Amino acid sequence: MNKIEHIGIAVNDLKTSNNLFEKLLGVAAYKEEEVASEGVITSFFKTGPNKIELLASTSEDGPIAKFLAKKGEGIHHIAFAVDDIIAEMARLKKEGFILLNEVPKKGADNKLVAFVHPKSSNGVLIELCQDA
Ligand SMILES: CC[C@@H](C(=O)O)C(=O)SCCNC(=O)CCNC(=O)[C@H](O)C(C)(C)COP(=O)(O)OP(=O)(O)OC[C@H]1O[C@@H](n2cnc3c(N)ncnc32)[C@H](O)[C@@H]1OP(=O)(O)O
Ligand SMILES: [Co+2]
Repeated sequence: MNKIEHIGIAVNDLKTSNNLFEKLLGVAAYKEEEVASEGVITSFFKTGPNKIELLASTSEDGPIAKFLAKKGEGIHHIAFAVDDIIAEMARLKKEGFILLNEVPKKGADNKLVAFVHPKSSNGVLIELCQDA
């Protein structure tokens, strides 16, 4: 795995949190994107070499809606950049991690993504990201 590609933060309201993170980081979001297949609308901030993804829910029973209902706003996942997502998924599966996808799926910001179940990674949801 390469660097941390982004940290995903679940928020109740994207507009409110965009304003908050703009004040916090001193930069505006560079992009908003809806990913209907995940039931989310996202915004992205760049700060130095780092990237923050804010995620609000667009569906009542999607992963972000469920997370917010159980845990409230906060860090939802850590995403790592990988060069070869298929190879990395196979490696992690062999190491005993539980993959949440059989095949990579389309993420936001021009990425192919796959997820590792938090139950198999010390309670942290891990996302793999490859440039699409
Ligand atoms: C925008 C696209 C993309 C990108 O390009 O960056 C994204 O980031 S999309 C992000 C949203 N999509 C996902 O999260 C997809 C992967 N997630 C899932 O498949 C599910 O959310 C899940 C992790 C399998 C959990 O689903 P489910 O089992 O249906 O939910 P429960 O609410 O019943 O939770 C079970 C269990 O897991 C704990 N949990 C859930 N989410 C997280 C999390 N993000 N981090 C840590 N733990 C999490 C939850 O608390 C439950 O624990 P227990 O209560 O102890 O059983
Ligand atoms: Co993400």
